[in-house]
Amino acid sequence: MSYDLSLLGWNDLRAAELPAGTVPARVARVDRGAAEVIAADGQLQVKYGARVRRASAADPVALPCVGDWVALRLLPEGRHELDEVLPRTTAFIRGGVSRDSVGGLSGDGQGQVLAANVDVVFVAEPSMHSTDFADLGRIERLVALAWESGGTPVVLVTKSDLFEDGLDQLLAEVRVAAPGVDVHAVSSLHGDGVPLVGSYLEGSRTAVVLGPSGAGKSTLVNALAGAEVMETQQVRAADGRGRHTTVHRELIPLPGGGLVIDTPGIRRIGLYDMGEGVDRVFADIEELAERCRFADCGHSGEPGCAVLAALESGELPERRLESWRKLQREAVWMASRTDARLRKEQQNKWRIITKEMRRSGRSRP
Ligand SMILES: Nc1nc2c(ncn2[C@@H]2O[C@H](COP(=O)(O)OP(=O)(O)OP(=O)(O)O)[C@@H](O)[C@H]2O)c(=O)[nH]1
Ligand SMILES: [Zn+2]
Repeated sequence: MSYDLSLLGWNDLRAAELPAGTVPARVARVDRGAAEVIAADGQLQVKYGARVRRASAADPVALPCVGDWVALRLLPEGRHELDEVLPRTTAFIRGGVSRDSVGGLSGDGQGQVLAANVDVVFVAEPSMHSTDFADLGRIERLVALAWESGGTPVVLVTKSDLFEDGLDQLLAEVRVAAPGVDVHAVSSLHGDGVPLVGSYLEGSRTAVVLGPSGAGKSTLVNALAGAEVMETQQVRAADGRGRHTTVHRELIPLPGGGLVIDTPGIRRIGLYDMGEGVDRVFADIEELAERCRFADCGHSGEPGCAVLAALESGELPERRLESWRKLQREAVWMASRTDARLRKEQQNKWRIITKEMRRSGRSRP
């Protein structure tokens, strides 16, 4: 059984990070002290080597997680072990607020990586949720979380078939809530917008779907896969002879190309891991704030406040200002809980991304 790893997202940038004498693999699932990985030779259950054990004892964010690219080393007795986690381009890190830990993650008050190397973050918000309309505040939070991960958010207003009139109006409001982010209406039931969603995964990109329970995440993934993939996913063998095999359902290859990561941790991802992402979601308010007379303006009645002026003129919806205030408070609270190690991992992540961007820029003709 052989796999074409490029279908799982392996590329030259990652290959350049691979230590000599090791083979690459992608983590499909983690268990205590071991991971299920997909290597060119097939699926393997591999134990963590000493280096990984040492690093993760010092800092749990060093633990392998679903989506990670890792280096396997062949031991003399013929087994492979997981020798190193390759630098992550993106990561969803939970800051340790987890009394009810899920997916094998322990809530020990330290950072945990829920998924790594996710390129596209679909934020699914139903156009109607029982009797409520789409929740713009929730979209803002999840978009902030997406930016924070390093991935690219795309907002999907799901169950668009529930809307007869006013869908365009709703999409316009969502676009204001998520500036600079693509926004699409999707109906998995009718198939509307599903191929468009799939097109974001071209080039073997990896996605997650965030959103509240009942947003239609599973239905969308099944629609993308065109079948019962949630149970049996198939990756065509590299030899092109069409041999298929099952990949664990936490890392789901889609027949049209690309992958979706779906784990309990990602499904339940909270709305507390935010920081710099907030600034991007509220770029319009940040811009207004720069025009306030006082640099430390609190936008609560100070003279020359551009934010309140925009509120007055109707340019800035009041709901949006309230959302921003709320998220700012939470981000500050979260930052106070985030320990120095986590911050270091974040810095490291951005350093890696910057490095890769520089490198890919240089290699362009
Ligand atoms: N009308 C309509 N209903 C949909 C659509 N997509 C999903 N549903 C229904 O919405 C309900 C929830 O869909 P799921 O796909 O299970 O939602 P989920 O986001 O995966 O929910 P959790 O598993 O709880 O996180 C199901 O009854 C679906 O049949 C859609 O496009 N239109
Ligand atoms: Zn102000």
